[in-house]
Amino acid sequence: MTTQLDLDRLKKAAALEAVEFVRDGMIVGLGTGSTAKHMIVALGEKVRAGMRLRGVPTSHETAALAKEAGIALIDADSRWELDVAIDGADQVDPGFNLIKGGGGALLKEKIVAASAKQFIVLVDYTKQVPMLGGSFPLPIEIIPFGWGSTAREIESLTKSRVVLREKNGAPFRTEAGNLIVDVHIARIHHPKDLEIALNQIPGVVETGLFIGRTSILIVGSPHGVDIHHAPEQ
Ligand SMILES: O=C[C@H](O)[C@H](O)[C@H](O)COP(=O)(O)O
Repeated sequence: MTTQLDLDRLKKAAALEAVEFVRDGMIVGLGTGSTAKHMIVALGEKVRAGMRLRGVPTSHETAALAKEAGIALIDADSRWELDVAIDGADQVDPGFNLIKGGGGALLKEKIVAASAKQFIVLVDYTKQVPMLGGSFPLPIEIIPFGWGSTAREIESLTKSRVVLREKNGAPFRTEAGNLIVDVHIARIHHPKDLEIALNQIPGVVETGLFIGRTSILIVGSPHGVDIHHAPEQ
């Protein structure tokens, strides 16, 4: 049986491989979550060893971790061009497509991934699935105004249960002040089409589907760390 502690070791092993892709002088998009945390700590070690890096954080939590690690941060409002973004994921399919947003950071994460020349994704092997959906609901960030109607539209499009995410008994708010609904879709057969269709619904800000964005997938598993390069999109 693989325990949480074992999984954390695998996430760390994947993170250590990921930072080897970072070179002196790079601007790095810093993901959010328990896997990204290991990557930030490892980058901090590189900075202490003399590497010059600047980071763009995808959440307040990541910004705090990066500062603690000694990574200089770029002003969130400036016009950046990232060399690489490194982040975790909640699910990954054989086509390198992802579900993200388990921690509610998907909007900034997608903006950062989209502006990076390379997007490196880190997972432990349990996140690999033959098809997206099922074991992990799809998070969608929506505007609070009229959220019930937006949720109904999502429900009718996906024919799936839509649940408003809560935290401490109140609706969860993203850093942009929006809400998250988690959509329990059994099998996402056509993730790209679904992403496009969801983005047509008024009130949808962004979905946790990351389609065709992954450049490199790094998987930590009990037999070692595997590095997969995605085909050019
Ligand atoms: O909103 C959160 C992010 O998309 C995370 O990258 C994702 O949930 C994976 O997190 P973890 O590495 O903690 O499993």
